[in-house]
Amino acid sequence: MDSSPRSLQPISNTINDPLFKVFLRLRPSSPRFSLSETRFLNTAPGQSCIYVTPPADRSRHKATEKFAFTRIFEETSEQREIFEETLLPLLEGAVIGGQDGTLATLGVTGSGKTYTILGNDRVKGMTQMALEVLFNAFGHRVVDFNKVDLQTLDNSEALVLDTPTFHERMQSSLDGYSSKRSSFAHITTPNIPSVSGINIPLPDSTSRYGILLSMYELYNDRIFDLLIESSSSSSTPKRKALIFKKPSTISAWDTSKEQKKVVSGLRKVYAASYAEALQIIEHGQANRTVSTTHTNNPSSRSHAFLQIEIKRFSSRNTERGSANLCIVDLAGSERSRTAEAGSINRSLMCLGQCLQLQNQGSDNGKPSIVPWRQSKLTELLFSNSFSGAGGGQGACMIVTADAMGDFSATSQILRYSALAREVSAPRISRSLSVCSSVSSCSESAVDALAGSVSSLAIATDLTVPPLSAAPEEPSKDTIIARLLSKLHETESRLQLAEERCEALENKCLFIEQSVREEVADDMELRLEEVRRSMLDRLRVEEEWREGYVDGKIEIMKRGIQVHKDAPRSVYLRIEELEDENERLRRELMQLKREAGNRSPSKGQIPREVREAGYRTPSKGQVVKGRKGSKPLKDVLNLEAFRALTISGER
Ligand SMILES: Nc1ncnc2c1ncn2[C@@H]1O[C@H](COP(=O)(O)OP(=O)(O)OP(=O)(O)O)[C@@H](O)[C@H]1O
Repeated sequence: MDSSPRSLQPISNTINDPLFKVFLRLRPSSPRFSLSETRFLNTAPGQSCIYVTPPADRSRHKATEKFAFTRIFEETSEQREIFEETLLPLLEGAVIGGQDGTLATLGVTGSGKTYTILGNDRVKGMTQMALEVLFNAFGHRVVDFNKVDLQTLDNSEALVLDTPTFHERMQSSLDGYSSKRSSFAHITTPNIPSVSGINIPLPDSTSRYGILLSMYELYNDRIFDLLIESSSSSSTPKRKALIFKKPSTISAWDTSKEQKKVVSGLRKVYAASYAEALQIIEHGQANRTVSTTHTNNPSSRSHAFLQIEIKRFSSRNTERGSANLCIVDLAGSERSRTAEAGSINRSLMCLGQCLQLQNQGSDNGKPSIVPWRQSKLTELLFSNSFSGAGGGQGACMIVTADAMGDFSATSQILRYSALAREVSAPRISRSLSVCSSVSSCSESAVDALAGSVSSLAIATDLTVPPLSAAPEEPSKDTIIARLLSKLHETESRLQLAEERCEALENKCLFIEQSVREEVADDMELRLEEVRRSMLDRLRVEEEWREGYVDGKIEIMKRGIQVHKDAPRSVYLRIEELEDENERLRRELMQLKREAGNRSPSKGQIPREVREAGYRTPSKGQVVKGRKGSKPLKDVLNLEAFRALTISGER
């Protein structure tokens, strides 16, 4: 989740000069999209306002409302008329004045947003018309991008490609999404009538122009590049979300203090011709997240942004300036409880709050505080239009609606997008109208009515003064009128509370979804960490085991070698030595036996020993001489000496 601090940012505006010009476009009703039995949107000739009349089954609770817009395009309006009124002035501001601009479509699912922006196989959308007009205006003064030093181009945080390189990269993925492409094949269809007769005068006679296109979508509050390889196959890796941030470098001609934020890491493709531009857009559109809603298939389930960057170059191909046109196809709101719909509704609700605030003058005359940083959608939309280099010339919102579509969803969108709103005389519910039509209404009926209004007021925190507190006794009609107006007020509050409740539910769904995603991501990360550490341990253990086994084998090998390689001479020598050893042992035993037999006893000590002063030892004693006797070995020969000492030792 985005953790950047959200702040309230004042944007100068007044009710007469709104940030967004808001146009209403009614689409022709068709049985496929009609959810209401009767038409609930009606225009008055020559007026730029629309009346919303609740269908019969809901009229008990709702009043007729009147909404004002910059202009209303009725069902019969053509794409070109809408283009000339909305996008063309923005194009002129960009080419002539170097100003940024935004055009967005807003509406219930199936109300005609994508049709307005991209048309169909018979008519062009705003996008194709804008590109055609631009390329017609530039003519032969379209810059050759091969001669432009891309390094000096003001495209911080972006990856700039030319169309052939882009196609080369995309070629590998073309097969993967050919089925998706076919839904948008009309974008590049050549035989759709062109917009002739519109000419934007270029400001000088020497400048050259280049057009860079980029496309991204905001899906579940995350930004994804659409000019990437197809995402249709099941083996496609996870898409990388991009960040909306301040660029690290400041463009040379940006004199504003507040540098405009950019979507970092976006692919920007240089289109040398109208045909190339359409191919790029078709590719991006095929990558957009779509699915089926209860009224539309395919339905856009993300907010799609197309950025047309108009770059101005000197005759020596040095960049001189840049203006950014942003065409936004917002996802349609829908009454669904899926997390995806929750996320869409939540972002649209934030947009609605901002639009409402832009149209409300503040009490103290200061500009309204528009909380446009509270959601990513409003931040992208508002900062694209009103801050940064070149300033902004404003923005257009085309609200699309079906006069026989979903009443609740449509009236909700009109309520927050309209420039002004007026509630006409309240509709009186059947039970009350019976009461008010009876002039001789009884006291008890009035009391009952007062009671029901009071209880409603308590439920919705509305204060109703007690009837008896009035200084003068009002007439029954006055009381009834007053009570009815209170009742109406209470009903409006109830309706508001219901809407808020629904918005909160959507918010909860969105939070739940975000938390789930975060937890899942975290879990995935942890599992991956555990898996890696287990693998590392296994590897270490395996290495250790291998070393251990190798060592063992080495030792065994060595043992086997000694055994195997010992020369025969060694065995013979061992045998010889063992024989020698045995012989000596036997000899020793023999000698010992002999010496034992000749154990010295009285009279057996040789004479010379006795003469030398030695006395006869008792059995088992050593022959000992007197003091000063010659050593025995000097007296006896060796053999006699040995026999004597050995027997003496025993
Ligand atoms: N003014 C119109 N004239 C003719 N056909 C229209 C008009 N508006 C919409 N349609 C048709 O209605 C269908 C639904 O329109 P589209 O896809 O533009 O709705 P959407 O508002 O973009 O819906 P979602 O939000 O679900 O994407 C399409 O087949 C489109 O061609």
